[in-house]
Parts: sequence; C-alpha cells; structure tokens
Amino acid sequence: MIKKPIIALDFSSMDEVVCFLETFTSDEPLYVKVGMELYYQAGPQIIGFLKEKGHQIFLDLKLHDIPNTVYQAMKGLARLGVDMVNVHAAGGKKMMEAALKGLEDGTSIGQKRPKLIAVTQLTSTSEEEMQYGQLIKATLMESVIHYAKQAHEAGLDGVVCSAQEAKHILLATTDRFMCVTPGIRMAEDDKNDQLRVMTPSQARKNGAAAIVVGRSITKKSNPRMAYEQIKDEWMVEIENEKLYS
Ligand SMILES: O=c1ccn([C@@H]2O[C@H](COP(=O)(O)O)[C@@H](O)[C@H]2O)c(=O)[nH]1
Repeated sequence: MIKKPIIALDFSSMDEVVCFLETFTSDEPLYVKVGMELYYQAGPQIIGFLKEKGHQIFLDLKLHDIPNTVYQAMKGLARLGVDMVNVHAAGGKKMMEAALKGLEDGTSIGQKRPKLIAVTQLTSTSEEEMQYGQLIKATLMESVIHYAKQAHEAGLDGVVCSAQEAKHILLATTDRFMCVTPGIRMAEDDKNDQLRVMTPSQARKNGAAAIVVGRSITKKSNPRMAYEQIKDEWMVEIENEKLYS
C-alpha cells in the first residue's frame, strides 16, 4: 500500500513543477506522478530533478506497442530509477510480459526494479463508449477484470483502474495485487472529464492500494491544504483498518 496520495504533476514545464513544489516544505518527500504532458515537454531531466529532491516517482507513460518495442523502451526507462511505470493492458499479455522482462533486464544489480502496472479501462471511459467506441461486447466491469487477470498472469504488480472496480479485481486475482486508482475526488469537487470517480475514503474501503490525485490538488487555490485533506481522509481509513483488524 502507498500511504501518500500520488500527486499527478500535470504541468507543461519544469518551472511550473518547481513553483508547485514550493508550496510544500522542502524536506517533505512526496509520491508524484509524471505523465505524458510533463515528460514529453520537460524530458528525462525532470526525473533526475524530482529524484534529487527525494520524491518517489510513478512514470505514467502508458506504453502500448509491439512486444519488442515495449521491451526496449522499458529497458531504457528502468535506468531512470523511477519507482513505478505502466503499460496499457490492451497491448496484450505478450506485450506485458515483454515490458516486465525489459524492466528486469534494465535494472542494475543492487537497484530495485520499478513496479509495473497495467491500465485496464481509463477512468474517463464509460461502458457506452467502451461497447460502441471500442466494440468490446462485455460490461465495463468484465472488461476491467479480464485485463486485470491478464496483467496478473503476465506477472505484473498491479493495475490502474477506478476504485469502483478494486474490490472485484482483488477477488479475481490476489489481495496483494495493487489497484492504483486515479479518478479521485473529494465529495464537493468537480469531476472534470473523469467518469468513474470515488472519494479517498471510498477508494480505500473498496481496496485501492494507492490513490492518484491531480486537479483536486494542483488546481486548488491552496494545493498544500487540499493535499493534506485528501491525505487525512485516506489515512483515517487505513488507521481504522488497523483498529478493527
Ligand atoms: O485511467 C486513468 C489512467 C491515468 N489517469 C491519470 O491520472 C491523473 C488524474 O488526474 P485528475 O486531475 O485527478 O483527474 C491524470 O494525470 C491522468 O492522466 C487517469 O486519470 N485515469
């Protein structure tokens, strides 16, 4: 389980990241997510910068290509020393196995292999979009569980899913399989383009191992306060579990 909310650094430059991080105390290690927007514009230097500051990093590039290309790309990403990376489960089991092998081969001795997780169905996707846009003739839950099982069989550490699906995924795989869940909103927040959302508390009750939060922190007038509120709500559930276990 990841005890801190993972903050999605959806910014387009290093300067914006520096400015955002200034709202946090310099000695507070965070768990941050670098996605396509930031990585494609700031490049690998952003990873070095965040690591130097002591932050943990989920590099969210959602690889999806033929197995050999994904293998080679993952081999390279392993050398960046990030903590977690991902692929799209829609790329198939062979692609996921190749991604894992690439990470293993690219991780030097003494270094920890980054965790590898697979995106099931994006949290902005509806069942209608999936059935008519992607022509997948299943319910959204069935599709998510199918992808999770494939990721589990390929040896991955977990999946990206909505917290709405986490409980079912854990039942279909094992309780150690990680459900990393974006689409997290406080009850009063705007959903924006997210469709399958949950609050931090609902997410943990449903078995999420980690929550990923972007705009509900980064777009707030006081991001630091928003982060603390989300972290508190998430941690209260974790503490309650300890009390009643
Ligand atoms: O299914 C997915 C996979 C990835 N994401 C990413 O998480 C954050 C969520 O940002 P919010 O501002 O909290 O909506 C964003 O970086 C997405 O690329 C996702 O939302 N859903």
